[in-house]
Formats: sequence, structure tokens, C-alpha cells
Amino acid sequence: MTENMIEIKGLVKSFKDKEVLKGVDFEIKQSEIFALLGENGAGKTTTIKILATLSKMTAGTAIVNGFDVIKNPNDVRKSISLTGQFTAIDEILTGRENLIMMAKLRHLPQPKGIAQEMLEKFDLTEAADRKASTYSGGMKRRLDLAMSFIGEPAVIFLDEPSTGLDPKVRLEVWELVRDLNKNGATIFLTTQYLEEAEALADRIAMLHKGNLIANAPLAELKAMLPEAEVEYVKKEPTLEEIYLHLTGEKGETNND
Ligand SMILES: Nc1ncnc2c1ncn2[C@@H]1O[C@H](COP(=O)(O)OP(=O)(O)OP(=O)(O)O)[C@@H](O)[C@H]1O
Repeated sequence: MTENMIEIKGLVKSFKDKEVLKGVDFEIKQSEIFALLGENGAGKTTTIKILATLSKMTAGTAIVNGFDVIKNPNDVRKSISLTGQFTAIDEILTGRENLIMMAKLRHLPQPKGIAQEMLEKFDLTEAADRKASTYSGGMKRRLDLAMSFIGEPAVIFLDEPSTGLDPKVRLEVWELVRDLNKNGATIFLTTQYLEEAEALADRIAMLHKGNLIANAPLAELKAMLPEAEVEYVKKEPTLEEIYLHLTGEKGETNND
């Protein structure tokens, strides 16, 4: 039996007379990677904000880790971390200091030891004692993910985790997300990159004009469309494959 880590029922959110979410229902099981897709302005961030207790719904209910987001917001906050569009990094502090600060905020013993462990795990030891303002976009994202992982929250919200990253760093971020999930975290991901959802998610939902128009594993979504007729066309490499080939980085594609 798998327990639901997130349950949303009849979720409505309006900003004045604009109804952004029109009665959304879904459940996410423990240790699942769930991807919410939707065009710009579809309401993905709004959904995450409600689940993370940063915004109140107009109607409906939302339960995270068994806690109601309205009735038990503190318990919800202790169960989650949030990264992506809302980066938690303090740019004036070094990477190490950011990690120590997060461990202290989560009231963990030995924050310095935890910071060192995270710096190693997320490949940030060389830059550990430099201000985060000097980090590249990829390093900031790695630091942000490292901060999410501190205290091993039950649910990790990743709002567009690889937007603006180059293909190599995107693949690194995917590996780190898989690692977080292997450690038992339930992952709620929003993305505009369909291949990101395909690469990571156990279940994919699509938000369109305020309603969920799909919610299923990738294989079931693919089965919704008739199989394409076979066409004999040369498969051209994607730009991502060319980039990875030229930079000597190994990608997802297998040329064996
Ligand atoms: N505080 C607010 N006041 C008024 N309207 C808002 C507010 N926050 C969000 N909206 C509107 O709600 C809609 C959904 O926004 P949201 O940020 O959830 O979209 P999104 O799916 O995350 O899009 P994106 O991919 O662009 O981040 C948008 O039309 C946005 O303008």
C-alpha cells in the first residue's frame, strides 16, 4: 500500500475576477516524481505556492504529508522544501555559509558537518568559501538543490529546476533530482521542457486553462494517441546531442 504524500481536491484559486485554478484534483504517492506541465501562466507556480503554504486557495482542500495546508501550515513547512524560481540562496554568504544557515534553520545537530557533506555530494567543495554571488548559474542551482536536501524533507518542490541552464548542467540537475528521489523524497516538479518530464517523472499531469487535462504515467499518455505510422526519414541529431558530442560530455543518448 502506498500512502499519498499530496492530496488536492477541488482546488480553486482566483485573483480578483480571474480564476486561475478551476477545481483541480490530484494525488501524489510517496516517493513518486510528479511533473506538472502547462503553458506560461497556466497556474503551476500558483499550485506550488498553495501547497507550500505561501498562498491561500479560494476553495478546495490540500493535504501535504498528512497535514492540511490551512489548518497545520507549520507541520507542512517542516515537511517540505522549495527550490527553483524561489531560490533560497543568500548571495552575500558563501556556499558553505548558506548550507550551514539552512541546517541551523532546520534545527539539525552539527550544521558544519552537514554543510561539508553537501558540498562534497553536490560537487561544490572548490567554491565552498566563495560568495554565492560569484557562482555560475549551474553552481547556484546545485547549491539550491543541496539546500533543499538538508534535513531530508518528505516533499521537495522544484519549480522549473533547469530553466536557463545549459544542456550539460541540465543533465547534472536531473541526476541530482534522481538522487534526491532515491533517498525517498517525493518530488513535485514543474517544467516547460517536455523532455524533462519524460526523463524524470513517474506521473505527468497537464494543466490547461485552469483544469487538469491529463494525469497519468508517460506510457499511458503515449497510449492515448494512435501509434504513428512508420516513416522512413533520416534521424538528425538534436542540437543537444551535437553539443554534448562536441564538448565530449556524455549525454542520455547511446551511440553503441
Ligand atoms: N498575485 C497575483 N495577482 C494576480 N494575478 C496573479 C498573481 N499570481 C499569479 N497570477 C496570475 O495567475 C496566472 C497563473 O500564474 P502562475 O505563476 O501560477 O503560472 P505558471 O503556470 O507558473 O506560469 P510560468 O510558466 O510562466 O511560471 C497568471 O495569469 C498570473 O498572471
